[in-house]
Amino acid sequence: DTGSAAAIPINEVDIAYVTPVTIGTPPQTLMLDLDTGSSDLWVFSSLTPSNQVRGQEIYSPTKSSTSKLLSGHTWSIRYGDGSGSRGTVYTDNFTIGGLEVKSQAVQAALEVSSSFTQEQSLDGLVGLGFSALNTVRPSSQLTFFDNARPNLDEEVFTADLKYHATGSYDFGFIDSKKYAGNITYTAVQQSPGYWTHSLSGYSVGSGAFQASQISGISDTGTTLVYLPTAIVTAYYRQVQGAQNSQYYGGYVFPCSSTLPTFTFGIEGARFTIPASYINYTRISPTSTTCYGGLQSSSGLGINIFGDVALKAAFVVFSGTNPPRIGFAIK
Ligand SMILES: CC(C)(C)S(=O)(=O)N[C@@H](Cc1ccccc1)C(=O)N[C@@H](Cc1c[nH]c[nH+]1)C(=O)N[C@@H](CC1CCCCC1)C(O)(O)C(F)(F)C(=O)NCCN1CCOCC1
Repeated sequence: DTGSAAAIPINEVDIAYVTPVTIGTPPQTLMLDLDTGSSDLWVFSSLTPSNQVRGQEIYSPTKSSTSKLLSGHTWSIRYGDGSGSRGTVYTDNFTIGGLEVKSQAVQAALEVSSSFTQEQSLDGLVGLGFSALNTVRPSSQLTFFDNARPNLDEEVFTADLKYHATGSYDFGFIDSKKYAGNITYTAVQQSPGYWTHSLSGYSVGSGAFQASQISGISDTGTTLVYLPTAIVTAYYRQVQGAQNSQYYGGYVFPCSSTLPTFTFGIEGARFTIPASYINYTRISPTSTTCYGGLQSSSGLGINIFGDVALKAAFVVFSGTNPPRIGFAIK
């Protein structure tokens, strides 16, 4: 089997991307954020208190003839940005881009944090990290990818995220029309459950490439790129008027500044993030100060290759044994 679905930016600065999925019989369509940084598939539901739902589509298990309560099971998740949700668990038919998994664990929210309530374009998440990170107890559940894998033509899914445009996620095949040249693969360290791998180095603008193994996670659910402070300061040293603002919690600069590109290495291959991707957003609609798409990871304890980096490449998440991740120019 294979599947292919759109990755649609939810706002004009690509803060996140959502993908239409269908759940149950008859199919209920929700827009979910496919997130390689976590492994819970959870949705706004008919069980979510109405004062916590603001415009989101909800999954109603009672309206699905194929839903089954996974009795006695609960879940609770906290994300890096402090947001979180918790609830109960059903199994039901779940489809992304024509690829169906019967009896997928669908985690129905009984409570969501305020930032989820405020994000009306996001009806939930599809975790595509390794199933070891799943929070369902007493027995953890498999991700959509792990459930689909035995039926996939190829044990892969790919991410083709785009800058200010709709991209795609494919399951079970690698679409050669979506990239140029070769795919460069590198080893993935799957514990504790992220797609963890190393960059072979970086360069700023036209500067020399600095070879250095930088370990981090390729995370479609994180908007920006978070790298070691030394690299980030070297980058913003090239930006007139840049400063690391305590107030804004990161590097800001005059929106009129010229930004250099940022290049990262995967093994021997090189991928360049255009300056426009790193000029992430104005700090407020009328401000002339802008917030950078490249920020320091010092507060996180982990380096994150988020959407700002991933949208500069065609990315193959390979569930082979051992797992690996591939990058290609597009
Ligand atoms: C606007 C912004 C300043 C760039 S933002 O940082 O707020 N953007 C958010 C994403 C977002 C989208 C839409 C609306 C609001 C927020 C962002 O990038 N959040 C990251 C930031 C981060 C990571 N680390 C430190 N900070 C995050 O939590 N991403 C998680 C998914 C998000 C959660 C909020 C809703 C959108 C999806 C994540 O899953 O990618 C994760 F990997 F960062 C994460 O937290 N994974 C949870 C891992 N646990 C480990 C223990 O077992 C359970 C799973």
